[in-house]
Amino acid sequence: MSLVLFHLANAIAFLAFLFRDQLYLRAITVVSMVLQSVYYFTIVGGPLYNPLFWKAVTFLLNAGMIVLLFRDRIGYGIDPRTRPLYDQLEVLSYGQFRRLLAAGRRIDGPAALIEEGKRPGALYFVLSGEAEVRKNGETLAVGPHIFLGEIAFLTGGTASASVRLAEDAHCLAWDVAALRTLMAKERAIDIALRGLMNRDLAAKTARSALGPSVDRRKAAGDQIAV
Ligand SMILES: Nc1ncnc2c1ncn2[C@@H]1O[C@@H]2COP(=O)(O)O[C@H]2[C@H]1O
Repeated sequence: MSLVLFHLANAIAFLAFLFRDQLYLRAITVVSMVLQSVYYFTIVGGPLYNPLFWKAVTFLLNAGMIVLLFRDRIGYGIDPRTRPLYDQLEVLSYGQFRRLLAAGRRIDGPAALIEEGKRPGALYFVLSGEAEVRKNGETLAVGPHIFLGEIAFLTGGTASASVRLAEDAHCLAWDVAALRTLMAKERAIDIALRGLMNRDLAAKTARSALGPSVDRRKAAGDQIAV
């Protein structure tokens, strides 16, 4: 009977390695450690304290990691105001997200954020309320939960519009140089931010109006590139 327990517990530990999901891998390892502990505790001539010690250490380590993984997945402890950014970034752990927040600062509206034609000093994410994007004499209300200044951030160029944070609106701001340093140091933050900026840009492009139609440009005598 004890030999069956020994093989069963080790087979379960072996099975754990088949899972890519850390949560499953660690949960199954915990089960295996419990069964292996029972085996070394009840073995004839036992308990065998040396293997029991290492089973207990492995159990505790994995149980602790399960708690951390769970906290990451449910986003426990995250300020509800920054929660939309955490949810949209998707792949960042709680710790990575906290480091990203620590690199930024909060700005309360009304505030002028970006000036068209100039290189923005910061990248912004609207947490609540709206921002006014002004371009070609037209004003567009945008937000919340979008980036501002991401075009200049990605291209390294100048701002395509002027942006003002509306009254009672709030945003996060990251100094461009500091954020680039953080992204170079933390690959996960780099990937998560770039992914979200691309999604944001795609949504803005899909919503934006088209320019003059081909027929109107032809009528105006414009050259149409083919
Ligand atoms: N049509 C638009 N819709 C939403 N946001 C815009 C639009 N045009 C410009 N912006 C924002 O205004 C910002 C101005 O600086 P950027 O060009 O870096 O990035 C721009 C976008 O974040």
